[in-house]
Amino acid sequence: MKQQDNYRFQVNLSGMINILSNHLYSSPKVFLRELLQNAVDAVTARKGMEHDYEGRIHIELAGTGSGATLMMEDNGIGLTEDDVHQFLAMIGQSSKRGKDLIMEETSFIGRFGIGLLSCFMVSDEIVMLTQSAKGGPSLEWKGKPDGTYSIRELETALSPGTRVYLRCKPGCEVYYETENVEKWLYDYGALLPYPIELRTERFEQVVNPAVPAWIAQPELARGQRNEVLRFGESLHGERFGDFIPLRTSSGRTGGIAYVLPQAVNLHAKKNHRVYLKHMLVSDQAENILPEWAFFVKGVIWSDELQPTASREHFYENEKLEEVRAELGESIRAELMRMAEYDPDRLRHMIQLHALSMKALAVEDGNFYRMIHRWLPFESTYGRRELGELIDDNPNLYFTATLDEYRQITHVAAAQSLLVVNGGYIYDAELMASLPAINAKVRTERLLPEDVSLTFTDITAEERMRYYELTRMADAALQRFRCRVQLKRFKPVELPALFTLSKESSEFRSLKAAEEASPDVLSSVLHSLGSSFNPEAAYSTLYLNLDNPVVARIFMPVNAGGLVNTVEMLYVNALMMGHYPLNRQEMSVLNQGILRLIEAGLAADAQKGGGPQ
Ligand SMILES: Nc1ncnc2c1ncn2[C@@H]1O[C@H](COP(=O)(O)OP(=O)(O)OP(=O)(O)O)[C@@H](O)[C@H]1O
Repeated sequence: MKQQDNYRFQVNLSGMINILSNHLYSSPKVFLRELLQNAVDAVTARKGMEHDYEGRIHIELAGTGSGATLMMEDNGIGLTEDDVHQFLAMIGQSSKRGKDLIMEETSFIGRFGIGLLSCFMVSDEIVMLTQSAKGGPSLEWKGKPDGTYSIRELETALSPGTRVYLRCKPGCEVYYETENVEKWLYDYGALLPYPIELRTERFEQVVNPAVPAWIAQPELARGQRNEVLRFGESLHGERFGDFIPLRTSSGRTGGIAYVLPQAVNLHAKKNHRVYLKHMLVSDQAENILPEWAFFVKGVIWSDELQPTASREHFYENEKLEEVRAELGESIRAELMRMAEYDPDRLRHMIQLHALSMKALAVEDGNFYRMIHRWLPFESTYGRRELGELIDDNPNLYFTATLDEYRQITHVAAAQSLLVVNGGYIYDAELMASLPAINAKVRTERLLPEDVSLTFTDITAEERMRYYELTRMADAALQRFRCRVQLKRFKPVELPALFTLSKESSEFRSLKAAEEASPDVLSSVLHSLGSSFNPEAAYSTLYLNLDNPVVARIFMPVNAGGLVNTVEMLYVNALMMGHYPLNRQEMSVLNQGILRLIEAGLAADAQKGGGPQ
């Protein structure tokens, strides 16, 4: 080829239609949304021409199973012959935007020029009868998924508007069933300001009730509590006990945030229902409210956000960011208002959704200051509200991890030392920043070593006396990488306390993973384990000489049983600290229990008893 040749891309129309109709949308049921949306846009367009005109949308279902048909009719703007060629026959062409400006704002919902194709998911033909409100003949357009279409003039003139006819494609019967169509029409159109009539062979009714005034003006919702809660239940399918009105300063986005009746996980899927220009865009919108607001389920409307082509999400753009921040501010402001005027309601909400409230408190010092006294924390005094803990002692100790808390908790509780568990998400951060929002409080992070230091050392004379036995106990725990130290501490009922440095904690986790892994991975983990500093990877078992059992095993006459008993104390201390036992430790526990059973049986037999 010598000279440069220019060619034009060829488009395989049936392939394109297949991709658009079958792979863009999450479910074929969206054909109903696309039809409804076109009808709404047609009504909006006609309203722009004739102000005293009333929009109307009518759906008819006939036949059953594979013989079912659906017809959607609107009395909107309709299409002229030119419109049909330009907008129906050209994929990607839409009458609802300027030349190419897909992101441009208009009063219409449609913009991409592909929505109608979704009907091919449920029908092998789209038939449209239309009469333009601008005049001209009434037309019939028939489109097929192979990319062909026909157009003809009708003999009888129709009144302005459009009818779309679909016939059930084999396998799509479910999309023509009355109950489903009725439910989806309600889902998509519950906030539409004009009636959607549904006629079947059995009934004719309006699917969407009149939209209550407090939807458009959410601040009025406070006075209509029961109605608002019932509305939330009919849309979300669950019962709520409380709600917060939402509105941005422009008034172009608003709605109701329903407070979930049960506590939710931080990572639970967010299912906000978002309506764009009165039509449902998504019932699973994730990004419309701030991350911390996971304790509510929203019913949110907007006329300013940009939907993606599948219409199931919004573009993550500056506008969405701004809207999200302002809706978050609505929730925050309502919570602040409650703190002042309705503290019992807020307290109830905090008890149910502490995690959400803590997430917001971490972000917002003022909010934290307002609500901190009601936030619950786990402590060595039990699960308490922060206010109670502060009243008890304004100098609060806290741990930064769960492991540290576990190591400290027995000793601290025994010494009546108040320690807050900072191991759960947000807690350590909140404890550290508490003095900044409440000047009366001082907080300090506590390490396991700090608590261990409150132990009483044994005397030099005792150290000499127990030197040999301590060495034996220490040797017995070598294989567990644990050192033994003899101390005196409270409570005397506690025979032993296990503590773990950061390194030994990591080493234990690595060993546990190694035990549970298949061979190849296990050898990798093993070599990783050998890179640990052997000194630092040791844990410590403190034995309490004030405890009667420990005092007895450290009597020279009992030296024979010392190794077994120390091993058992070690395993017992691990269990008290909620550490999972590895295979070796489990076997120590089993053998110890068997020895106890044997000893019990032997003692019975000696008493002259035993089975007859
Ligand atoms: N009921 C209707 N009344 C009048 N015109 C309609 C109707 N339905 C479709 N049209 C015309 O057909 C065009 C294509 O419709 P289609 O649903 O494919 O795309 P769209 O609504 O423009 O954009 P989107 O893909 O974002 O929905 C529309 O732009 C409109 O001009």
